[in-house]
Amino acid sequence: MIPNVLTVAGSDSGGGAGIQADLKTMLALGVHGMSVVTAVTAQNSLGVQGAWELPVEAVRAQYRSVVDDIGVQAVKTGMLASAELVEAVAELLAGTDSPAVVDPVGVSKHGDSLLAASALDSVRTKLLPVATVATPNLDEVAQLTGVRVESEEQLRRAAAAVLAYGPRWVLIKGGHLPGDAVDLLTDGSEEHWLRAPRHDNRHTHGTGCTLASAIASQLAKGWSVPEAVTAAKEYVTGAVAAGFALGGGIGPVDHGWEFRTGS
Ligand SMILES: Nc1ncnc2c1ncn2[C@@H]1O[C@H](COP(=O)(O)OP(=O)(O)O)[C@@H](O)[C@H]1O
Ligand SMILES: Cc1ncc(COP(=O)(O)O)c(N)n1
Repeated sequence: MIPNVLTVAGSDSGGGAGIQADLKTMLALGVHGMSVVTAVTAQNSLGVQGAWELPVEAVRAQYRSVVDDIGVQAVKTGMLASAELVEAVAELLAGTDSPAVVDPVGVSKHGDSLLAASALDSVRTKLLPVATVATPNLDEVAQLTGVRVESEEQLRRAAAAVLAYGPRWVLIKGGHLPGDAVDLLTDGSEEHWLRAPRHDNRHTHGTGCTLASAIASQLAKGWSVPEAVTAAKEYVTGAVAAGFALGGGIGPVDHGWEFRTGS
C-alpha cells in the first residue's frame, strides 16, 4: 500500500517552495501526496509579489474531504498566513492520530513575510503543542522564542526554548549558519546532530519545505522520527547540491535529483 501524506501549505507559483515543493518531494520519496491550500502566492525567483489567504471554511473543507474519505498517514504544515488559519489547522491536527510535521514558516528566502506578526502567539500556544516534529529555521526560532543562534553550540538552547512550547521533537535547522549545514534533532532526552557539507549554491529556494515534507513522507512509512529525519536530511542535501538557476534570482532545489543522477 502507498502511504498517503497531506501538506497544508501555501502555493508558490514559481514551483520551488510551498505546496509545489511538497508534492514533488512526496512523489520522489514514493508516497501519495495530497494538498490543502491555505494561501496563494504570486512568487518567482525574485521574491513574493502578492499573497492571498483562503477563507478558513475552504481550508477546513479541503482537510475534511481528504481525511474523511482517503485518510492520511502523516501531515505536514507550511505557510499558514494568519492567526485564524493557524488556529483552525491546529484544531484539525489535534483531532488526528497521524504524525504532524510543523514547519513554522515565517519569512521567505527573500525576506517577504508569509505569516502575520499577530499569528505568532497562536503558533506558540496552539500549533507547536500538536506537532510531532517542529522544524524552525534560525529566524523562526528567534521570532518564536527570542533566542538568537550564532554558533552550533547555541542550537541546544534554541531547541530547549522551542520544546518548551510542547512539540514532541524539534529539529533546529542550522542552514543559515556559516560552515557545515548542521541541524539538531532532539526530544529533550535524545540528541541527534545531522551534519552535511554546505553546498556553495545560491539556488536554495524551497529547502525548508522540502525537508519537512520529506520527514512527513518517511514518517508515513512507519519510520521512527530519528530515522525519518536522517533520510530526509540526505534527500534535501542532494536536492541542494543539484539546485539550479531559474529566472533572474534564487533558483529552486532539484526535487528530482535522484532520478537524474540515477542514484
Ligand atoms: N547551502 C546548503 N548546503 C547544504 N545544506 C543546506 C544548505 N542550506 C540549507 N541547507 C539545509 O537545508 C535544510 C533546510 O534548512 P534552512 O535552509 O535553514 O531552512 P529554511 O528553508 O526554512 O530557511 C536544513 O537541513 C539545512 O541544513
Ligand atoms: C508558499 C510558500 N511557502 C513557503 C515558503 C518558504 O520557502 P523555503 O522552503 O525556501 O523556506 C515560500 N517561499 N513560499
